[in-house]
Amino acid sequence: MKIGIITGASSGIGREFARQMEYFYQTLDEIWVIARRKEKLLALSAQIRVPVRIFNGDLTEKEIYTELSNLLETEKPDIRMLVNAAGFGKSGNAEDIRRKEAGCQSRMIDLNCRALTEMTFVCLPYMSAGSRILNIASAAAFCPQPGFAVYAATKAYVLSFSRALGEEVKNRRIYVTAVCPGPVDTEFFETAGRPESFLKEKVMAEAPQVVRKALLDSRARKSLSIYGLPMKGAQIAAKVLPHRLVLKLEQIGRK
Ligand SMILES: NC(=O)c1ccc[n+]([C@@H]2O[C@H](COP(=O)([O-])OP(=O)(O)OC[C@H]3O[C@@H](n4cnc5c(N)ncnc54)[C@H](OP(=O)(O)O)[C@@H]3O)[C@@H](O)[C@H]2O)c1
Ligand SMILES: C[C@H](O)[C@H](N)C(=O)O
Repeated sequence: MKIGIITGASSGIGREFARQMEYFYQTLDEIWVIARRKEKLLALSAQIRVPVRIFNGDLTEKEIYTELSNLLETEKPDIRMLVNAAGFGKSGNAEDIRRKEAGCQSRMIDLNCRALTEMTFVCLPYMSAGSRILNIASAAAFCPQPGFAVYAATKAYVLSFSRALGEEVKNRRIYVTAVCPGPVDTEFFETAGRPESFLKEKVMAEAPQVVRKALLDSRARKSLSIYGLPMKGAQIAAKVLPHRLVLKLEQIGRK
């Protein structure tokens, strides 16, 4: 059985991957989707031609990994594509966030980093030559971001982990792509709060375009997928400019 697995499929970027995946992989037997909101996953499954298997759970708790591991062990599917899209952010000074919402940033590290890593290791034994992993990092991974400090650090982890893992599994012909979008118009900002920088509002992208590019980049075996000129520019700037200067510019851009 050939399958695709998507975390964070109940909304935004993950849901869009679920919608587009069947057109990229015409031979998939099932798509397995993971998130906490079961009703959203059920609604999604009604929109997709390929049978969808729903895993309704919290990726920061261990039960979901036990359920998934047991099923993988029993059914031994060929995982053609894993998309790690579950994640969240929170805008504001890190200390203020901690004061107002104790535990929020630890949960963010847990979901954005630990859960993504665990999912990857749970799935890798069931991946074979030609399989793909897409880890949703962010343009926030390119350099530190005051006002998004913990979030940007989690995404720097995702980017670094994905690129190193990509080298490690290349000899098995498994291809890892770190997807690094700038701001995308999804429910993300309901949790994170609107972006502090007006520039981010100006370059807001739409999920279908970001996901289409990510799937094409994955097909082309690219280790990095960056949607749109502004974010490509941001990546180059973060590479060539001293981070001290980038940090100053970011502070000026904050409202
Ligand atoms: N939107 C942006 O501007 C943007 C830009 C760059 C990168 N990203 C990254 O893209 C990814 C997807 O974000 P999005 O924009 O699509 O946001 P979104 O619409 O809020 O989607 C987040 C997804 O993560 C799931 N999720 C959250 N906490 C979870 C948990 N504890 N366990 C299991 N699932 C959980 C949510 O499902 P439930 O609530 O149903 O559990 C939802 O499906 C994230 O990693 C985000 O950091 C977003
Ligand atoms: C939220 C998202 O990750 C985006 N790259 C940003 O910096 O706003």
